[in-house]
Amino acid sequence: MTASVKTGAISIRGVGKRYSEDAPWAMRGFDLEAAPGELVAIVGASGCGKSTVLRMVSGFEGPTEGEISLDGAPIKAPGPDRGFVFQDYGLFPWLTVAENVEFGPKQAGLGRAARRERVQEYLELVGLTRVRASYPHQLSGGMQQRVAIARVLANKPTVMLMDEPFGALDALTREQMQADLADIRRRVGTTVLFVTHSIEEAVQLADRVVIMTGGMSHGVPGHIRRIVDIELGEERDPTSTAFTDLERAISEEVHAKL
Ligand SMILES: Nc1ncnc2c1ncn2[C@@H]1O[C@H](COP(=O)(O)OP(=O)(O)OP(=O)(O)O)[C@@H](O)[C@H]1O
Repeated sequence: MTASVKTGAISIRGVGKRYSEDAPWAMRGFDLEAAPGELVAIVGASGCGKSTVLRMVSGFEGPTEGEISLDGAPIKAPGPDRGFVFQDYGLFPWLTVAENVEFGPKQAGLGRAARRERVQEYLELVGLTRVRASYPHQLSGGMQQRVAIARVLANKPTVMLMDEPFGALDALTREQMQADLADIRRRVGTTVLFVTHSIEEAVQLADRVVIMTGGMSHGVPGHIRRIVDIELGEERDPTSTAFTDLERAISEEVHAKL
């Protein structure tokens, strides 16, 4: 496993979504180019269309207008090159940890020996080899989310889509998961689109933060207000002035009037 992956370039151009013909635009005019290996966080008030963007990149929803492509190929449907991590983990409760991680590679037709190796590799990556025979309900929330991440990465996706993945975890576990995700990302090199309600989390993890605003309840489609570069290096100290300044600036944009 190396960080030499050069695929995973996401291009979102002029994208808008309305959920039905007579519904107002949920979001519109969304433009974003994410480079291979980049982590882009999306923040913004409830209903501005953050999850809609992720679902369209996943292929579960199609855009009403505009184009989304991955490494130059238009996205038309879900595929194993894009993995989705949800807030509620989404594990199969009737399968063990190892079987959950093995699920995707098995679906893809990988042979038994290669599957075993793949499972070992990704359980090691998330530090869970010792609970491989446990069932999800026997694990803490943080551990379940690690399994979910391993399950997604075992398909070797070029893009990981994470929708408020640490939102259900307590503060300490959440901090640990953020550190682990930063580490995993350095080792795997997957492009990540990460939706969060926590501005601190966005500044902690992202290369760039997309600030969205608007939404149907505001009478205007959700849209990008600003994209902020986070140039804080790898080791980020949330108590540093540079960190808190960025956090404050983003928070002001999120809460500013339309
Ligand atoms: N399947 C759907 N059918 C109809 N409308 C939908 C559907 N999914 C989302 N919407 C609407 O689209 C708008 C954007 O929703 P979305 O979930 O993308 O926002 P969000 O920014 O992720 O919100 P939150 O932070 O609360 O999760 C909302 O007004 C929502 O009601």
